[in-house]
Amino acid sequence: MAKATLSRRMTKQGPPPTPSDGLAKKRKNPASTNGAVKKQRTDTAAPRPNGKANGSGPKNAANSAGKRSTKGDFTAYTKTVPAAKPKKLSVPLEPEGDDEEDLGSGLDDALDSDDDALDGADDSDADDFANALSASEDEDVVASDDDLQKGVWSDDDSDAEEVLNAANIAGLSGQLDRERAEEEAENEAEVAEGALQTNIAADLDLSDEDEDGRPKMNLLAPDLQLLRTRITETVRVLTSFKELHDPTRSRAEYTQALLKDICAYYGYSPFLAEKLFSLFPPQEALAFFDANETPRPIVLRTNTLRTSRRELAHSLINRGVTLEPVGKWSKIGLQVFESQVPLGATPEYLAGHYILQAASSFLPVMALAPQEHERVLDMTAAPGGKSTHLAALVRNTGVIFANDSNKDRSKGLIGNIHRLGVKNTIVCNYSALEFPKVMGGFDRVLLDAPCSGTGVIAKDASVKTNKTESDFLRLPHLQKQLLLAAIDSVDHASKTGGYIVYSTCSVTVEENEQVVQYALNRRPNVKLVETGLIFGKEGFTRYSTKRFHPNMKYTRRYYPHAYNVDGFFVAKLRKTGPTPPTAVRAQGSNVAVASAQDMDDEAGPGDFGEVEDDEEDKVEDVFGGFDDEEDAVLIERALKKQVRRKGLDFRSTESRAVASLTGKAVQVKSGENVEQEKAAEVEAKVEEPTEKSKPVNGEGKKATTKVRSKANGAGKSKPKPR
Ligand SMILES: C[S@@+](CC[C@H](N)C(=O)[O-])C[C@H]1O[C@@H](n2cnc3c(N)ncnc32)[C@H](O)[C@@H]1O
Repeated sequence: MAKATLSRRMTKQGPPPTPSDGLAKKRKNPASTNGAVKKQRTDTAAPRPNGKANGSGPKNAANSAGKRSTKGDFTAYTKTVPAAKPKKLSVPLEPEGDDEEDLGSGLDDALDSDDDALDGADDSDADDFANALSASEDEDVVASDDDLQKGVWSDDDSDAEEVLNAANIAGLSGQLDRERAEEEAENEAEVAEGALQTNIAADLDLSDEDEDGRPKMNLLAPDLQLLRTRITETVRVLTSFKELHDPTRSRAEYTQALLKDICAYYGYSPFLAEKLFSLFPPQEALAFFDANETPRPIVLRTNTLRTSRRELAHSLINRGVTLEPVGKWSKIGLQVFESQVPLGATPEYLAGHYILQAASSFLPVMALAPQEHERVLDMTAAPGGKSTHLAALVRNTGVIFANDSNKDRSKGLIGNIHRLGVKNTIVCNYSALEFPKVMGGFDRVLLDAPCSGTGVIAKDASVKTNKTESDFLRLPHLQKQLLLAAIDSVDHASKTGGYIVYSTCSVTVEENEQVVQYALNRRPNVKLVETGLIFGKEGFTRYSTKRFHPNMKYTRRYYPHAYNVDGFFVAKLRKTGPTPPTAVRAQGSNVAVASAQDMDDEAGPGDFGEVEDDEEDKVEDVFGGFDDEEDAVLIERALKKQVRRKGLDFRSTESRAVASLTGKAVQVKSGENVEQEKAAEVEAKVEEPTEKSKPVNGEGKKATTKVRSKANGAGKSKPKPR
């Protein structure tokens, strides 16, 4: 179990290294590292959901732990600190000073790319990328092998040694031989057992019922090994279906059987298993489910407002932290392999030299690429991982508005802002839906939206079972509204910017491509642009029956199995024209209208966010014409459709529907009719229409439209930087 965990934690984050990366790597002779020992990392077989490595029993896992990996990529910066209680070590430790000197020279090479962070050089993300490929972060590394040490010098072993003398040495040595032979025999038996089970699985029986007609999967204690074998076998059949399938069984039957097994093995609800499975070819889906069983590496983001990555690495190494640069794509991330100290309580942490942040959380900020002296809005900012990153990138210049609707989470945001020495940020506490009314004209806006968290199942396994169909209607609805608000808050005429980045830590299409497509449909004054991120899979332009804008390929998808990072989605939009006059109203005062429009777009599972291929050009060219009357007709038609779908008589509700269309009476209460149900999370009450740029203070807040978000998950999520 520990081994599987170790492997993922240790595997490099980001794109897999190219062969030239490995060749370019220089390595120190372990003997010349003055006591530093080589850190070993091994690949493992697919993990069990309970954390055990598959295909190998605990013994095998333990055995493999003792073998040296020959993989050059897996080395870590380390400094072996003397343990509190002296232990016998396979390599003697030198005094700290010597180590430091040696490690220092290694790190100088490895970390020199981030020196720019504090001195004059432009450390914008564009620059990040340009330099990333030439940076020699992984050179001259010093490695350790604690696993090996532990295996050899366990406490138990030292007890045995104390009674070792000339008289009993032969006897003890014989006993050791016998023990080793027994262990080998056990291992062989285990391997044989595995093979036996594989043979059983070869006669794969996919029927739902056993001979007595009882449902098969209602096993009280499912045999995980058997399930795993069967899953692997079914995936194999699905992958080469023509050649391998049983002619009496259809692909759908195989898929259904596989999904059942996946639910039993990994513990997903059938609903979510199917949703996630449908994102990938079967083999890749399996890799995704496996990757969700192991934690991602611990990562620190260097706070370049206070220090450089090189200095931080030196300080932490001196405290006994084993780390290395997160990957060539970032100049500020450090991946931690091992630590003798709690990373959330080191003097460096308390002094704000770093923040603990998942690697994929760097990506939206890098994509937004804020420039110095700009006005930037982080719409959903708590607890501030990305806001403080934004502040560091602009070197505390310009103004960042860090907003979050959740007061409690905002406390964490304020704490991080102070700790990290951020001085250009104003914290506010609005529903982001209000923002275009509170204040507009931003150069750039980041919307790191509340989401279902299907990208972070490794962190929060409850997602496997607690997400229902309604979550995947409710959340996308909120996300769409938020994205429109983000777009409407940006100044299209910004000299340096005019960009919006939308991100989630979810991998579902409903929360990502469909949300972006919705925004493209509703706001022809934006277009998708390249994120500038050097890795990540292209967003879907087609999914099931849905067709998205061809530029959806510019969006980026991140998966744990592909890059060993949290699942994430990043889209970057550029605003090309002014916000249409009706748009801001649609965000707040005319919520019922907006909801009705959304409903039309979300009419059913099949046509949710769909765009016909031939409509795509129209979507891009249509900007310039916002015809309220035409919209009103369309909206009325949509409302009628909705009411009819509910089985109600439109005439009896007509006056209300028409009123809501014309914006005369926009009081939405949940549960009364279809559009009201859909708008349930956004209850709006209109007061005075306000100008765009009200100061962000108590007064400004009072004077603006009150929009309460009930469905933002506020208070539920842990206030931890993503
Ligand atoms: C994914 S988290 C943001 C994480 C943050 N960007 C970071 O990097 O630390 C989503 C945040 O959205 C906030 N939120 C949800 N609905 C909101 C709304 N309508 N307006 C503003 N914030 C909202 C939640 O309180 C939550 O803190």
